[in-house]
Amino acid sequence: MPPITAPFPLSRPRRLRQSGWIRDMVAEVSLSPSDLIWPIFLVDGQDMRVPIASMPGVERLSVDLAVEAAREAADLGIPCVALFPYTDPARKTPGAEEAWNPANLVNTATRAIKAAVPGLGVMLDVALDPYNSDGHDGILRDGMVLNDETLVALERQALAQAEAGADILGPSDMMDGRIGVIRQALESHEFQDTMILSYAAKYASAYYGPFRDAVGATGMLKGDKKTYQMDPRNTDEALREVAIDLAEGADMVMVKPGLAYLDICARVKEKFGVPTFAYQVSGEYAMIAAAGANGWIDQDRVMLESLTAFRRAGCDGILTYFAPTVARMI
Ligand SMILES: NCC(=O)CCC(=O)O
Ligand SMILES: [Mg+2]
Repeated sequence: MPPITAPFPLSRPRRLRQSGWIRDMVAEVSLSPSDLIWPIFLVDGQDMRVPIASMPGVERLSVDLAVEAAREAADLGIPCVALFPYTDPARKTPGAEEAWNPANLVNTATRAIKAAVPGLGVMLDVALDPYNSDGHDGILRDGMVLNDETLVALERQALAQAEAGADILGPSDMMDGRIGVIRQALESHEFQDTMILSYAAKYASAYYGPFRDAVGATGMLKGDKKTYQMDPRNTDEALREVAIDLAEGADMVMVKPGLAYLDICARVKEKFGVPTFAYQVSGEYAMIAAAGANGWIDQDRVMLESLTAFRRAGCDGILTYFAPTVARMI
């Protein structure tokens, strides 16, 4: 039912737009630093900052500098960082064993950040793609990404990450059954408080291009990810995926990519009423940054507008590479 309004001229919607204070007072949503998760890319070494060509303004950081970034996040009121590794190609294998190395980049950085900034949340992705010489999120055999064999690897990876002190695990692989396997493993290893933010509705998207560049997976990927990530034509399927992940023990869910999937965000939030996040992915970042750098759009305003749109669609929070920039601004 539409809201009841008097006819013109009794009703003049413009009255409530006439100046900043009243616009602020009647605004339906707000954006605050506490709504943001900051994804940070890691690289081996000391005092290393490596720019990512397709993501201007984003750098891969060595662990010592990632700790500095974590301090900055806490100072800015950003509650959580998400860590992603650039894995040396020499350490990538078809079995992705580096994923559960207790001393891999993300686990090392998690320990360092939790020691230095204990009040900041750390989220780690559970998926094999940064460690897999085939570039896939699962184990590849004869051209097929194997579901149940991958679950065994994901369980190992998740336990190593929980052991390192990760607060939130983000299974981003889209294998069937992974949330249940991971939740059970956490329960039986005294990690009952480790949270799961499931990449529940993750689409097979071309918007991930620059991310693959950032984690060094660009040349590696054999084929595409359409046999496990979702088809962009589907909505009802996203609701089924979310329902399954919640039933298997996810605490929070994510829709990914972001802006092109706001309808999914809105339907998920409305139907399930659970903490719902969107990932404003690397391609979305790159488009805004590139057009901004060319002077074709006002980058700051588009950034704020796009993030506000996620809040309007019902998202409780957003993973965004703009997190520190926007937190400084608002
Ligand atoms: N699992 C994390 C991602 O795939 C990120 C994608 C992106 O930023 O493009
Ligand atoms: Mg699923």
